[in-house]
Amino acid sequence: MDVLAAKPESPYRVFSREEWASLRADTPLTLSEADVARLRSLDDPVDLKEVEQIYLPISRLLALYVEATQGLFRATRSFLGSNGAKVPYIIGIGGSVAVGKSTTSRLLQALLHRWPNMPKVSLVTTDGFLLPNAVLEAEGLMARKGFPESYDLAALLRFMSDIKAGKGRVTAPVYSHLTYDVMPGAEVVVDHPDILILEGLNVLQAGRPKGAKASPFVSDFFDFSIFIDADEQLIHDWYVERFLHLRESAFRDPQSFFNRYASLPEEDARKKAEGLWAKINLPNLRDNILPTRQRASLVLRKGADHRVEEVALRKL
Ligand SMILES: Nc1ncnc2c1ncn2[C@@H]1O[C@H](COP(=O)(O)OP(=O)(O)O)[C@@H](O)[C@H]1O
Ligand SMILES: CC(C)(COP(=O)(O)O)[C@@H](O)C(=O)NCCC(=O)O
Repeated sequence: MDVLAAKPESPYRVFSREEWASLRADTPLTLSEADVARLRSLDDPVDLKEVEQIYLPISRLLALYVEATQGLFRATRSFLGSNGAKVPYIIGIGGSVAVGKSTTSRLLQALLHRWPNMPKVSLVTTDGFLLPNAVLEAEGLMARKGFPESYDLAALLRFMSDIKAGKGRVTAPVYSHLTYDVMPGAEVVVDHPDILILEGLNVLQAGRPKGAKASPFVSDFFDFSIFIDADEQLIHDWYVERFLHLRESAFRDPQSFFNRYASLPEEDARKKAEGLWAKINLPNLRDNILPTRQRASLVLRKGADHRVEEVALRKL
């Protein structure tokens, strides 16, 4: 895995798919083929075999890490002689547009919730923290959606800090892929989860809110992070194919921001998707997303068909 390669000085240990699969040990399979079909996104062919070979070892690793973190938390409380509020374990999931973050997040949410102690696992996506289209338009940022400057980073940091402080009923705004905008008044409530998964392009970025001289990074709140990786050309193909499939489904809804493309001939729609990829998503991948890969605790490298072919786990 190029920069994460198995050099002695690398902070990562790199596993082939087969080596990683053997680390499942005796972790039980708690999802059915029907569960996986329900949890996967459009065009993501993930199946039970992928869950067994890739996701169950992750679930086993996370069970050990969560247990160890809770032990540390208990030690601090006993040292201080205090009864602090329950603090959720926070997992960040990052990677390019169209790499499959949503499927991974939903599968992990379901698997972790099926641990014997049935933890409450909440999932929040960072798109809710995008600035509304009206603001993006006013600031000339409509072609920068997904770039660091298109988010209300201060609000995202407040959200993370409230969660980590153990507050109950913390809310996050909600984004609609249908209208391509933040939904006015809509919110998701996060109420004392045991585990929170935060998913988004930008979760590992070391940015500060505009004008702030000092501030934590979003990733400072993470106990564990996963970066989903694949060759640029593969992600490009997944993005364009998904756009063409959405044209036959979601874009047909008259409310869809992309409704105007539903009636375009396939070749024109393909050109539109290629244009969005080249103008927005590829530069964002190269300039802002890929450089954060080496900050992740775990990197899942996908090959064709979305199969994870290599896994890198941070040793240090
Ligand atoms: N224009 C769109 N209309 C409807 N759904 C969309 C659209 N674009 C993306 N999606 C869906 O939104 C989710 C997030 O997509 P994306 O941000 O590209 O991340 P990823 O593919 O890594 O999960 C996916 O489930 C995808 O199918
Ligand atoms: C909404 C997104 C920025 C993803 O946001 P995230 O949840 O990763 O923060 C992305 O899916 C998107 O719509 N990008 C804009 C360019 C495009 O239409 O492909």
